[in-house]
Amino acid sequence: AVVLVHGEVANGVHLDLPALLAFKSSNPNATALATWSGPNPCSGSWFGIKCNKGRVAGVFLDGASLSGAVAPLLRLSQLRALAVRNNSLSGALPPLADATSPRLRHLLVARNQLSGGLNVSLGALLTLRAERNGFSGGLGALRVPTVRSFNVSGNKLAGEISGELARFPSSAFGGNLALCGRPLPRCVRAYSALGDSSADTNVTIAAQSPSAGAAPNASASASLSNGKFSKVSLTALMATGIGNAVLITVSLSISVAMFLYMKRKLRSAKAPSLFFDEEDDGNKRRTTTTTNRDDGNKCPAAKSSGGLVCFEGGEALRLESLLKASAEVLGKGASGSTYKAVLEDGAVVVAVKRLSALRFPAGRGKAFDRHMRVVGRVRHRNVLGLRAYCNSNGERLLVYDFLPGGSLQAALQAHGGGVRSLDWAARKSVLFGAAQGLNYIHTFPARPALVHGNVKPSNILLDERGAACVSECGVMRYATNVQHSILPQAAAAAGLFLDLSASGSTGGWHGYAAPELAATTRATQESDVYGFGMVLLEVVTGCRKAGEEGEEEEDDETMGWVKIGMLCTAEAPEERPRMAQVLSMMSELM
Ligand SMILES: Nc1ncnc2c1ncn2[C@@H]1O[C@H](COP(=O)(O)OP(=O)(O)OP(=O)(O)O)[C@@H](O)[C@H]1O
Repeated sequence: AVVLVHGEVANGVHLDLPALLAFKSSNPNATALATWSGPNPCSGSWFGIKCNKGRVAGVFLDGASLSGAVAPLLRLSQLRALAVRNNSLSGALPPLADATSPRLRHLLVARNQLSGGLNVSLGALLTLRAERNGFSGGLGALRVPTVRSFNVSGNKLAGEISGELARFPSSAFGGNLALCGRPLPRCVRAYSALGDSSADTNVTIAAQSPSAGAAPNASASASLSNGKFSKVSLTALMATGIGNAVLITVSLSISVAMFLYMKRKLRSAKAPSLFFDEEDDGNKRRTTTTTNRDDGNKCPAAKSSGGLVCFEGGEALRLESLLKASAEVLGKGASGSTYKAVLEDGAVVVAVKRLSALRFPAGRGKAFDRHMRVVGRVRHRNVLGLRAYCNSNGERLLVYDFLPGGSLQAALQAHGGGVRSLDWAARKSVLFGAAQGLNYIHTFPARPALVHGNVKPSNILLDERGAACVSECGVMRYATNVQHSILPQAAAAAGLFLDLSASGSTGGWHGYAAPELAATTRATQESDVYGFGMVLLEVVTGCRKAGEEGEEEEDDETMGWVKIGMLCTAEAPEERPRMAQVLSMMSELM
């Protein structure tokens, strides 16, 4: 039954429905919007939609193959966060002001094809990411005094950078048609070269700089339209420009050389190659791990029952009893189904993951065993311990502790899209615990280094005390070679972990894969950090702190968390922090 609370409805229609349907109709082919149906966008089943108090507060559609106009989404009057990066959205960004978008705090429209002017005047905006679009005009209509994360690089903007925007680094403005002024090279006033002080003829000219990124004479052609130049003044201008260009080119060359040197040094310090390729590349190189490779003990019954390999805490498990146990389906994911199995008259309860949806190419059986023997040694309070696994006759089972607290996914979807079942302190603690677990996985002494490969809310489980436990370490990492065959085609192409099979019971949003995974199937520690950043943003910006009314206070406190989320979800993998750095940033906010 559909339940709409009175305050969210006008004339029987949810207040946010018209804007969302207008957006959907301008994207008729977007598979990511397939779940956008029904009268209540806050039912929990609309992909990428997060609600607060029954109204749409967040739209998260990064890399979702969208191509229509973004404007309808900005008609959502209670919107706090809009993330539609990495699509092909076109058209103009409508003028945004405190009166029309009073709650908007995070606007992420980078890497689209948006055009027109940047007319944004929002007194409380915290994030404005508009890089790599086709925005034009000046920055004069941009009034965002509280913005902390800002980037308008790679557009067609021109004119002087002034006021509070000058506090951002040059990388936030680079690659535009003709921007100038701090932090970019200073602007040259046409009137001073012309000796004409009339205000009407004051024309700002960007000094030539690599960061302007346009053709050498683009700034002049963009700005000098009054045709009053004398030969002398043009020479003076060119001299200034050339002087600046030489200076900037020299300093840029030094920076590039240093960057390349540091990058090479860092590369050489990294692990040599990836685990599973080592078997497949024909050289049969032996993968090194730090401890005895044979430490996955055969369970006592394994010999007769076909091969259950047990690890610490799973020594008593028997394959026969597992197969005979009463089982309850916990859910079905992209890699297979998970069951709760009750053994020995209720004395032992485990979760068994059956990797039925994964197809491994022939010859990878041993690699799977080696990998699981490494994963089976990972023991940390925030990582779900693998107690045993079975790999025989084409059947692959993973046996874990059963955690009674459910998943973060379930908590996120409680009460129509909020995280109200977890108070603010609990949310912080879940995020911190998950970060500790991931950091442990990333620093676990194994070569090559371990990668989780599938960080998302349904893989962050809660124990009986509500502590976070990262589950399924390394399973999808192993299977990413067949990622496209196990994910719905369109979602895989868009780089989304859109688990449609589970959406009926638990809602469609399961976190995001990093953008680079759209082009490669190989998960990395950097893509884990991206996944964690998306989870963090989801938890922090999903709704306000339970029990608190003051939005301004919330903004102050959540701002630091959002900033960490932004860092983790940087487009370029090499710009993302390591989990250890994420942890240390988080610990300052705990
Ligand atoms: N050890 C466990 N204890 C309790 N619940 C679990 C356990 N492992 C998984 N679950 C729950 O079972 C459900 C299904 O999990 P499963 O891992 O099969 O799917 P998934 O995480 O959505 O997808 P994927 O296959 O991509 O990992 C999820 O809701 C998850 O929270």
